[in-house]
Amino acid sequence: MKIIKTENLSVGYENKAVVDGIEISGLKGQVVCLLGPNGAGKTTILRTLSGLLKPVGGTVYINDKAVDEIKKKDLAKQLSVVLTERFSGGLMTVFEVVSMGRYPHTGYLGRLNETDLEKVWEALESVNAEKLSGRYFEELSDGERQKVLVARALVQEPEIIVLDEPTTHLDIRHRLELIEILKKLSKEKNITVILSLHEIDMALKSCDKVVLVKDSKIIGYGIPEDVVDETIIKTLFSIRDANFNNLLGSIEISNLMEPKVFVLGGNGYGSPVYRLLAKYGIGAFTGVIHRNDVDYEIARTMGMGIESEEPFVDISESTYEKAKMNMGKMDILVDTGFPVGTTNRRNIEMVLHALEKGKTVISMRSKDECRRYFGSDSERIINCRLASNIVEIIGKLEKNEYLSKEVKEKRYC
Ligand SMILES: Nc1ncnc2c1ncn2[C@@H]1O[C@H](COP(=O)(O)OP(=O)(O)OP(=O)(O)O)[C@@H](O)[C@H]1O
Repeated sequence: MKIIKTENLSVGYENKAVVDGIEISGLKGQVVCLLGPNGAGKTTILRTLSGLLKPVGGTVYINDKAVDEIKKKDLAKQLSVVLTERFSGGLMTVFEVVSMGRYPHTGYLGRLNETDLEKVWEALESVNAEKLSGRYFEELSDGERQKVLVARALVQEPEIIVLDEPTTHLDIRHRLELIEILKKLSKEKNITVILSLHEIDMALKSCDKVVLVKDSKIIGYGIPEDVVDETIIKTLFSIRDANFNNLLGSIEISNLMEPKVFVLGGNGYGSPVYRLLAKYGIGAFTGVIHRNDVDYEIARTMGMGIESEEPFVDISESTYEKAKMNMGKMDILVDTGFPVGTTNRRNIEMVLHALEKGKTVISMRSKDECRRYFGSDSERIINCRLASNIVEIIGKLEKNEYLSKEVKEKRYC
């Protein structure tokens, strides 16, 4: 059953629409998340859904009744709101703040009976905040406050909870905890949660439905796995320099600079190096990467040049030749220390080929491992255990600074 739905809803201020044509709904127990850039209108939509703002046009229905026809006290029993405006708890304790949420059941001056008190404890327990009950609300951290405000919303025993950017100011542990709490409430208590978030990955991984708000309209709506791809996320946030990887849920900084370094990656060993080089503005090309490798996904998202191979098969002669040709255009090769197996053995040959061609080879393997793979040629390799040193070495090479054997061994091994 659609517990909340909108019909041709238009939201805004003083009769001027900020977003229009809104047709969304929430079923019992669903988590619905609004995503969009700053100023897109997420708060305005949430306030209108909550009956705090009159629609500019159209209607919000809660349990098939138009919100503006529902009496305030009845609405408070169906829907509670946690907004971003800072709630001032004065000199109230956490228990008193949460108790305030019982007002639709007791009246503002009503006394709490035993059932009400039980509900307050239950709400505090649901958000793992029983221990905070005696503390002053104003003394709490942002993460603790947010949980208490969710408990206050919960004690209303609503069917719907609306939250505007509830994870703002929270560290990663508290973000995850809050999202877990909201998901648990939706599944165990059948509450419909409607919220806005700025963390795209969190929204995609934890919400049942997303509403993508941009340029005064809803540009995408539905189950995240069906609706969201890299193109729509880029459109939504007008991302140019950074790219979003839908599979990994990660934001990557583009590296579109002229490649100077050939990176031998694989099995995720290339990715930290790709990111490092992008951060310091050093163009890079990578290969040979199997197309089911995480390094392939990251390099592709960063817009880097890649020589790649079909998943699970040995690197073919023709792919290897193309990679060699690309490597030949660069002065430096970085061996990231990727695990060597039967299918990617040719990447080891690439190191020897680079040395043969007089390229500078930086390897992240230990000296022993280099000796094992490259024999006496390993003497000509600069060993470097820390990724961060790669940038320093490249900088020195570019300035034609001589790297003495002593310096190399002391600094980079
Ligand atoms: N009280 C108001 N009166 C007039 N315009 C307002 C009011 N509040 C917000 N706006 C405008 O409405 C538009 C949408 O704002 P809203 O706060 O809903 O966006 P948002 O998507 O929640 O943004 P953010 O992610 O930055 O919180 C903005 O252009 C904003 O300036």
